[in-house]
Amino acid sequence: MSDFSAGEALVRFEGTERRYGDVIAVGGITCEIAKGSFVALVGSSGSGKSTLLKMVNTLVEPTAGRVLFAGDDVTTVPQAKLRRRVGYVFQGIGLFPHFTVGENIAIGPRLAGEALAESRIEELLTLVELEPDMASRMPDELSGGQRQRVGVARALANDPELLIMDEPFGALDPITRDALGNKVRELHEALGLTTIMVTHDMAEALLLADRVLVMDSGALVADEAPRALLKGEGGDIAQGLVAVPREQAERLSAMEDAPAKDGRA
Ligand SMILES: Nc1ncnc2c1ncn2[C@@H]1O[C@H](COP(=O)(O)OP(=O)(O)OP(=O)(O)O)[C@@H](O)[C@H]1O
Repeated sequence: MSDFSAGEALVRFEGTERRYGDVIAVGGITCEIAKGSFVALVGSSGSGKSTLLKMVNTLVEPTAGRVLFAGDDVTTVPQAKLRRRVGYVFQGIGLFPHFTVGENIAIGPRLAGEALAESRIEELLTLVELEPDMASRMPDELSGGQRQRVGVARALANDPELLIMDEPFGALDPITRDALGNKVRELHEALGLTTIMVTHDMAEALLLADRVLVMDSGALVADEAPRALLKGEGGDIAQGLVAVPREQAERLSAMEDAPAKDGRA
């Protein structure tokens, strides 16, 4: 595995484990997420990605080991403080349907007893490239891509240090998905964030992240930079995931070179 130990850790998993009865969703994982890094968490369905992510913001508590955020065990950090410092983009879209876009964006601060200024809501909408006047619309008046932009704006409302995203673009068409992925990477840089993104899509992980963690049956089986994965590092499971987009690219490239099947160019 590559050495990502350089740099100050913002998150540290220490023998972090989560069981559900006999099921080991996450088995004793130890690793550090450096401040400023963009980490993708990939693996097949049921490998434990969401569970690991949710232990960072205490939606799930470890059954053994712990998770440190900025040096503190997350289960001992006051909830309101943790919510402020960790922005969460839900799996799917997860907007409250009966709240306006603006109210959805302001929900985090509101739960902490703070009102978010109109100007801040507009600023957040602009940040994710939506029109400020969208604040008064209802979520069902937006496209899927626009809704997910609102989801990102909501996660950024408290000016967090860490952005955690659970398969944020899964429900989107490939073009919207690509644009939003690039936007999140741009915001990651511009706002000096540390980002952990769960994704099923290895191509997305390779293109957006600095580091790719691969999970299988609750274990961390690879921890590599995208370039190392593309060079064949990381072991069989990681390489099985890399093979999918690679073979697709090769097939597309072969189609370009082959004569058209119906004789047309
Ligand atoms: N609340 C729960 N109760 C019981 N078992 C659970 C619970 N949450 C997760 N699990 C189990 O833990 C394992 C890991 O689930 P998890 O959702 O973390 O996987 P994942 O890699 O995120 O999957 P997906 O990619 O499909 O979202 C699975 O076997 C799942 O059935």
